[in-house]
Amino acid sequence: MTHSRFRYPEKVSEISEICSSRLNSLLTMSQHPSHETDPRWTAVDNYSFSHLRRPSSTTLSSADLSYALTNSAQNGLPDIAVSPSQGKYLMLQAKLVKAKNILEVGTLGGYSTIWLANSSPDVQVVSVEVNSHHAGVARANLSHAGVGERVEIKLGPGVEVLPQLAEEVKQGKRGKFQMVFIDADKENNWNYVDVAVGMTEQGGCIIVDNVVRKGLLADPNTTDPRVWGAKTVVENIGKDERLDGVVMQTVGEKNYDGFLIAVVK
Ligand SMILES: C[S@@+](CC[C@H](N)C(=O)[O-])C[C@H]1O[C@@H](n2cnc3c(N)ncnc32)[C@H](O)[C@@H]1O
Repeated sequence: MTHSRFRYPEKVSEISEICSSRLNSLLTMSQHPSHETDPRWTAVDNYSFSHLRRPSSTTLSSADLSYALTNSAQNGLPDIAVSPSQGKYLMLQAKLVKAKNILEVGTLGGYSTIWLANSSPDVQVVSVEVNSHHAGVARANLSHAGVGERVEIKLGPGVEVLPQLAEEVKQGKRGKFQMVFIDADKENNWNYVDVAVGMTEQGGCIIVDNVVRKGLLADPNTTDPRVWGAKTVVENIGKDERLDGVVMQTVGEKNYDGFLIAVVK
């Protein structure tokens, strides 16, 4: 007698048939991006973020965060900042590693920077940005949020700025970082991680954003250089004895994506 409509497969061949039919339906879905948005993702973000927000526990006000996004949009910056929940995740992660120095690559309008700078009252953030217009808007947003004095924006391409920072750390002119957030040109993800490891404290973490890219991370035939940037960073971290990493897939108001987090051993 069966109590449910579910029937366990009886043979191995049946299991593999089911797996391959599931895989085919998933591949079909991934060819139709319309299947990949779901209003529940944004609803859950809105529900959980609003319930878990306790303004009294942080100096960070909703008004400062909204100002940063509105001012960025009014100044023509693209709408590609992290979501509020992702920003709060970054802030909590910085608290977990007790970050005193944080490195960010990719400032845009400083939205994620504002979250990071609010992880503790004395944290210092260095944020690297190649676009001078973005950097200017970010400076205004950061000072509006009251964290301008604790954030240093380094203007220039990450591949040039990071080795300079690494040299300063080596010479003792700058302290090591406890947390690094990489969110810029995806093609250089691995180059950034490779240099960042040397200037991150043991036990510190490196987070690389947008590595899942609607599942294309697992597609061997993709020609998108941003996906190859994600693949390279995942594969190289897997081979690197200095790091231990994992990819977390996410859905939410920023669609289906995910980040890689690696701990420096
Ligand atoms: C996704 S946005 C950063 C979003 C920001 N982290 C946030 O969540 O608020 C990427 C930023 O990286 C910058 N960028 C692109 N290429 C860069 C490079 N080679 N070096 C430094 N920054 C770069 C872009 O100008 C853009 O402002």
